Amino acid sequence: MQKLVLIRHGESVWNQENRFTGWTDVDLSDGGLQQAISAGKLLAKNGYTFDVGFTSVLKRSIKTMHFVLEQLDHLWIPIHKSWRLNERFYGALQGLNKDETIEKYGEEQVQKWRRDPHEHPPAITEQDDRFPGHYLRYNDLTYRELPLTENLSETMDRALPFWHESIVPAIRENKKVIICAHGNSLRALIQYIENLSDEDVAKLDIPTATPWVYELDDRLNCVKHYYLK
Ligand SMILES: O=C(O)[C@@H](CO)OP(=O)(O)O
Repeated sequence: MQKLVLIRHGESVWNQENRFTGWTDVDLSDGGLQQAISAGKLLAKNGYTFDVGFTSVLKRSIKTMHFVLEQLDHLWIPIHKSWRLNERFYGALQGLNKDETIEKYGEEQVQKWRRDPHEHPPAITEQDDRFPGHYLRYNDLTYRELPLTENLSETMDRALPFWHESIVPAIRENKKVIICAHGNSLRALIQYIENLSDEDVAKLDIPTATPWVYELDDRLNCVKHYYLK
């Protein structure tokens, strides 16, 4: 039996302001930083240790990993960062307040943008400051990989290669793995690991900085899962 720990980043400044965030590189709020420290203490208290970590290229997730590992005296373990674990790219919604967007477009439309796997949020153009092609950290992406908008199914399609090519091999080598990522990239991994329907995954609300533990059998099937509280 192998344990795998997933954790969503601590509350960000834009979570606090109730804004669509996506690939915008906002920082943790003060509360989010404290949440990350508490999650690390909880893992330490329960005797967790890790050999390797995986995270996105966004600072709210990188910093959460850092503060969690600091509590475990684990800052030395290798951390692999990939854009594939980034939050879903929210297109032209990035930066908008969620309540104001509901007032403008209606609850039903906004809910579709947020949780319907096939619904695209309005796209940006390549001229937009939010276009990832303007940022150094995305230099290695092909033109087709640079999003203008992304639905949840596309988030899953780009997250899964990283799961199969980088995370699964580490688990198969019996390494203890921690993944720190985002609401929607974690939804994609959880949907795949547990084989959930689109309806079930839409209902899944992942709290910030709360370790989600999987116990996996030799074939990496989920035997048990629970929040560490
Ligand atoms: O704004 C975002 O990027 C995400 C996560 O905070 O929001 P939502 O839960 O609406 O997908």
